[in-house]
Amino acid sequence: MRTLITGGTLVGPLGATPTEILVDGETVTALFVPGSLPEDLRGSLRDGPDSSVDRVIDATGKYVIPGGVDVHTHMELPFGGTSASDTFATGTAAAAWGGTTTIIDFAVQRTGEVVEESLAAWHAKAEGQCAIDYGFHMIIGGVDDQALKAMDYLVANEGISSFKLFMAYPGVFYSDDGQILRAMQRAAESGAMVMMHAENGIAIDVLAAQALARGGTGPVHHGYTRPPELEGEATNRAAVLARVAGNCPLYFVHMSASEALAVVSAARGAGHNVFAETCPQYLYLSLEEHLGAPGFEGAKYVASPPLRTNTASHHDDLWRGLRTDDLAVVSTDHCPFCFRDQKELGRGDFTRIPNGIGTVEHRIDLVYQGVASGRLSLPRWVETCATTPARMFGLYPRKGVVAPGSDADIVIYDPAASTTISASTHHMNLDYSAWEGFQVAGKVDTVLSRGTVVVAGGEFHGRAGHGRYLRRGLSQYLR
Ligand SMILES: NC(=O)NCCC(=O)O
Ligand SMILES: [Zn+2]
Ligand SMILES: [Zn+2]
Repeated sequence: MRTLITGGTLVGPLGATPTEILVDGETVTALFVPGSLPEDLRGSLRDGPDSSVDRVIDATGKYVIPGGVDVHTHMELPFGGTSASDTFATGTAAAAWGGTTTIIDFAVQRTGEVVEESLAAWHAKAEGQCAIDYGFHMIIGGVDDQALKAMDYLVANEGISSFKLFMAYPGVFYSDDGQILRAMQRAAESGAMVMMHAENGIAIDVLAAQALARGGTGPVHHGYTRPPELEGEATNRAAVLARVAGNCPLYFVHMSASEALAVVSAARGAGHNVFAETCPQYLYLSLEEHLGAPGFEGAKYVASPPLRTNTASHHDDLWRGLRTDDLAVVSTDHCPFCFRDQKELGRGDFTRIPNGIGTVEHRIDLVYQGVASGRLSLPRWVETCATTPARMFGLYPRKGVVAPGSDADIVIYDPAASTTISASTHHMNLDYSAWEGFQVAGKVDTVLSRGTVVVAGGEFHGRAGHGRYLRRGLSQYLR
């Protein structure tokens, strides 16, 4: 199947250029400056599909961008006494609707589990279910000799080159400083990336117990008891440990606070292998307006780290971080729990509200609002949502770019269209939307995954099982 995408403006990290794109099978095979198409292809432009091209997609007036790469999702994650409500089937279909054509999800090893067995369990959940391509990071919830050895095995044999550790959630995923240091030393040797959930979980548990004892049981106390200083402190501690470990590559997940960003900026300024992502919820939503909504409504917005106060400059600082590249990536930390039955588990005790927000469908749109409002450049939109995540986690140039030889994961985005986000129209398996009523300038028009049209004309044409497991190399950003 040969597809010609014509009339659009191709956007990449280097800029936006009118380009004709030829796709053969699953791969991009050629880019042409408009007017320079070879004779055999020119006929199809005039008359539609012919012997040289099977399908012509008219992208006139639209942006053509590489498919989004969301490097932080939790499909079906067992967490907080329940499981994330999106399966690999529903979550990857929703991602495709929103212009994301690759996810990297987190396989989980808990204390006492054998890493390779935990990974096999995650493969079993995802295999044959995904509508788009997918890879795995590995959460190491129990750092011991066996797990450290397994890290090397996964890098060498399983295409998993990144490992998430937690300074939060004592008794669940938490690692102490000694465990973190040992894992970082291992990663420094292999070149693997340590991904860090940087919040001081020990101090947070004290604050949470004190809040409950005072009768502070509602969702907003989730925010009060996880202050930004404790994200900043943990971020600094992790950055120091990574340095001591031999400049271990370190990537901070879901960064929410100015205090944490300042640590990353300083470490990067000093030339260390330190990187960070943020998520749309930390760019737009706030402790007061969302987490502090009346009654139990705020439970919809409980995630860790929490939404931050809008009386400080967190939002502005994070947008600036995206501009300066101190924040390299926007991911979603997609971890949906339904309001009914799941968030409900924490009514009367905020510490029991399952942590997570579902956004996998909206990331490309939400970051594009930064372009529409002048906070982010067009190339930076593509860079933070597709190109850098692919490079950061060893998928480039197969993913994250529209270039000859890359997978034909392509999104045609209409800047002139608009939508309003609602749970009544989204495709995530989630009974509410953290983004209800949010007005979006721009709209995903058409999505190709490895050359197959999976979304077009407001309809889903994808299928569970189209998505393939991606074996990843080392990060392509190491200094
Ligand atoms: N972030 C969150 O609240 N839930 C998902 C698990 C994690 O990333 O820490
Ligand atoms: Zn986390
Ligand atoms: Zn997460």
